[in-house]
Amino acid sequence: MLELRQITAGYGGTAVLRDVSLWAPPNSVVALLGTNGAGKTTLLRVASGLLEPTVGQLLLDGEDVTGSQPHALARRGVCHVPEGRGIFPNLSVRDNILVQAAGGNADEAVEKAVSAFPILGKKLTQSAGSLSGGQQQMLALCRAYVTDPAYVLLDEVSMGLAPVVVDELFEFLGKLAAQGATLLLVEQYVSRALDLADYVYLINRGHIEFAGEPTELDSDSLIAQYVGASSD
Ligand SMILES: Nc1ncnc2c1ncn2[C@@H]1O[C@H](COP(=O)(O)OP(=O)(O)OP(=O)(O)O)[C@@H](O)[C@H]1O
Repeated sequence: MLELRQITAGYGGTAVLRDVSLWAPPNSVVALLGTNGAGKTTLLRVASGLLEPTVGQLLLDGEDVTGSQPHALARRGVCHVPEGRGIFPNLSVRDNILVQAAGGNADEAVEKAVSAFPILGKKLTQSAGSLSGGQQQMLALCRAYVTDPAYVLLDEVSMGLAPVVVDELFEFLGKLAAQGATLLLVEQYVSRALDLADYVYLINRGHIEFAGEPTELDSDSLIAQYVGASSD
């Protein structure tokens, strides 16, 4: 279980999140939806240790890990796939996978990545920067696969991609969830996120305004009010 307990966090003395609590139970998919600037990315940064909260606690399997460094949380199974992909454009696809595998078995990591996204197998020696946007996102998502993390934090992985690519990415996320990973998903494609989610949180101006199961949402009006984004 990953838990944020009454978190206040922000930048340079300005609070972006105020008294935010969120639970991501084992083997669940949690969707976090909200308007631009609501604090979704900030919440993921707190959950992966990139941003220390000024108030509140981050708990992992019941243990208080507030203030732990991102690499320490990564070792404990927290994998953050940031907005903007976080790959190394000048390294080859293969080397990007090896960096993601971080000391694990190299051949096995490449094999796993290629089994998830076969197209990457044809591009292993190319620089990551020469891939299409969708392929770069696939490469970024390999991190959530090759290291077998317990918790995967996903920040708008479908941003700017063609619907057919988004389908493929969501299929991958479904498989990841089926294998037992817990997903915390920030996503602009509301209905796709809700299809996958066990729980949904709506965040508005740094406050959680709804937490529950997707079926409890009065979807269209509520989503339009809080998200106002594409509902594909
Ligand atoms: N590094 C930073 N320094 C200062 N302010 C920041 C920083 N990052 C984000 N903010 C501010 O914090 C607020 C919340 O931003 P955040 O990126 O968490 O929102 P979001 O819900 O992810 O929005 P978006 O959908 O636009 O990515 C915004 O007002 C933003 O301007």
